[in-house]
This record gives sequence, C-alpha cells and structure tokens, in this order.
Amino acid sequence: MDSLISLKGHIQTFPSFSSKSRTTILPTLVNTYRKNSLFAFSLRAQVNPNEGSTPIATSSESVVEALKVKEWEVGMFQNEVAAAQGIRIRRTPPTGPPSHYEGPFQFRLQNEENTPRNILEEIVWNKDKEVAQLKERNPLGLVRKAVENAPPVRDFIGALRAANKRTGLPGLIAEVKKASPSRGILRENFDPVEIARSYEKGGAACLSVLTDEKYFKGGFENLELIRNAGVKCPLLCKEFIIDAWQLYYARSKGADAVLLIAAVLPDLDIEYMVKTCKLLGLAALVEVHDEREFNRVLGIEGVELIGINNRNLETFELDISTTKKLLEGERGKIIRERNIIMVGESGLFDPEDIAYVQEAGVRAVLVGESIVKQSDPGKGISNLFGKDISG
Ligand SMILES: O=C(O)c1ccccc1NCC(=O)[C@H](O)[C@H](O)COP(=O)(O)O
Repeated sequence: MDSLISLKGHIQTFPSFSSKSRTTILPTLVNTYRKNSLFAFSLRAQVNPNEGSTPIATSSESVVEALKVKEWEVGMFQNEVAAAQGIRIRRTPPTGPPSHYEGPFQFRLQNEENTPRNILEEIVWNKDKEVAQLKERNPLGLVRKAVENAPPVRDFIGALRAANKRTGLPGLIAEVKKASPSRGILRENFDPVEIARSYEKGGAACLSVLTDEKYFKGGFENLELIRNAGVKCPLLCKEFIIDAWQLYYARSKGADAVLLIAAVLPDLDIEYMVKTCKLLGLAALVEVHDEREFNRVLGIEGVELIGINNRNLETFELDISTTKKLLEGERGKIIRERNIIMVGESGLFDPEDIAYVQEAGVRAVLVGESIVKQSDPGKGISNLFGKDISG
C-alpha cells in the first residue's frame, strides 16, 4: 500500500513523462504495480496465511519463487519512484532479479553494484532487514494492541512552543545518544535514565532517544526505561523509519514523536506517515537537508514540525549555515505564515551557534554531542545556551 502511494507520487513528478504519456503509459505502470503488489500479497498469504508470525511450511516452491520475483519487482519500483523525486538513497539493494525473473529491469541491473553508496544508504538497507525480522516477531495486530496499553501520548510540539515562549530561546530537544557513525563513542559510561533526568533538570523541553542499535548503540529499551522512569519531557523516537509499522511500534514503546527523513522517504510515504502519526497522536519531525527536500516537504499537507539537519548524512559534512540558507526568502515566509516550528539540528556547540540558528528562524534545536559528552549533561545545557534555562 505504501509503495502504491509512492508510485502515484512518481507519476505526478516524473520529469521525463509528457502529459500524453502520463495518461497512457503511467496508468499501465500503476496497474502493473498494483497487480504485482496484490499478487505478492496473495502469494504471501498462501505461504503464510497469518502474515507476520512463524512461516507455515509449503510444498509449493514455485509459489515461494514467484513471491520473491514479485517482491523484488515492487522493491525496484520503490527505488524508481524515489529517484524520480531526487532521492539518492535506494530503499533496497539492486541485487538483481531472482533466478526465474524475466522482465524489463534485468538488462539495466546487470552492471549495478550492490554495495551501499554511503552510510545513510547502508543504514537504510540494514533497517529494511531489521524491520522485516521485527515484523515477523511482532505482527501489526499485536503491535496495535500494545499501542492501546502504551502510556498516554504527550504534546511534543506544545512542549517546544512553551519552552520557546518561556525562555525566549529555541526549545531544546536534548539527544540521548551513546555513539554515532561520524563520531564513534560519545560517552563510555552511558546510563540513559541518568542522562535523561539530567537533561530534564537542565531545562530540556523534549528528549530525542536513539533507538538504532547497530550504528548508534541505542535501543527501544532506552525509550521504555526513560518513559517508565517518570521523565516528563516528551520523547522523540530517533529511528530510521522506512515502514509505517515502525510508527505503531514506536508508539507502543512510549514515543511521543518520530523522525521522518526526506532524504529517505518519497513524498507520498511522508504524507501517509504524517497522517498515521496524527491518528496515533504522535508528532512527526520531518527532516530536510537541502532546498529540494525542503520544497518537497512544504508541498506535503499536515506537516507542522520541520528539522533542518546541518549534517549531510551521506558525507558527514557539518555546516550550520545550512539552516540559514534554507530559511532565507520565500521558504522562511511560508514557514511563518503556516506557523510551522523549525528545528535546527546537529553541530550546535555554544551560545553563538544557538543565536545564529535562532536568528535564521528556528524555534527549537536538536542537540546531541555537545551536551551528552559532558560529565553533567544538564550543566552542559547551561553552557550551550550561555545561561541557566531550567527556571
Ligand atoms: O551523527 C551521525 O553520524 C549520523 C550519521 C548518519 C545518520 C544520522 C546521523 N546523526 C543523526 C543526527 O542528525 C544527530 O544525532 C542529531 O542531529 C544531533 O547532532 P549532534 O548535536 O551533532 O550530535
């Protein structure tokens, strides 16, 4: 379903299609895509009628083979859709078709390498496998039930607005992060609850909790531990979201907000996920890094919170003038008209940095490294802002 939505977005934005071909070739593409998806779904149901739980053995190897082919085709369509929107990150590796495949992509893929082009792509490919395994163990029906029993959702955006009003400074989303691909281990002695309490005492409005294990040494247990310890700051689940199932999972673990990365997600996936977040009461922080991503996100209905990441997640390059550049001119005007809260993310170390991004137009900041490395992270907040903001 998500992928079908993406395909429709592809049709609206695919630059190489004339208006005539939009009405002829493209509907055919959609139908092929829909048929493939439905076929893959019905095959999956044959292989495993209780999709998401333990696979049921089948004698029909050909059904399994056909399923692999169809799922591979769907994956290829997803990459096509994303590329048409300028997204360089491929959702799945171009491993080439399964052995029984006969179709239009096989020639083009012959020379494509299947190693990730950069760290973000590697993370996404790894996440794809991880989510598939997690879904096997926790099918949506079970996760939905867990959502019903989750602790109540708190107002993430409201907390940022209130902090901004109270201090006259950007509301702080303080990040609970043990390590990162660009910086390695940030804090050896890592106690997530102790750090979260210290941040709260130091005046953080909200917290961001890394849940990715492989690249950030985080985990969903940190989110749960912090939530269950009675920390009042609303919590952002800092994850690489590629599947709507993850939204339910994050909420079931006590998250109040999630991150959606425009460098990874096509427009209609973002739109669909923003709507799903609203149903779940989650705030969606939609992250951009360049003008194209920002323009795409401004065209998506219902977005209330946008982060500008000063870090290029493909190269690790950090430049806080990214925030200023993106908020200049027409985009800044739109943001003010729509009352969207802008968040300056990454590479903020001192009061000058905070003043610089505030001047550029942000009303919130997301900060990890500079405060999590301090022996007292709460005091690190005072150093970051140049004054005590806990009052
Ligand atoms: O930080 C990384 O190395 C990184 C690599 C790949 C994907 C995401 C990555 N970081 C996520 C973030 O953007 C930061 O954790 C967050 O904005 C805080 O940044 P900082 O204050 O510079 O720790």
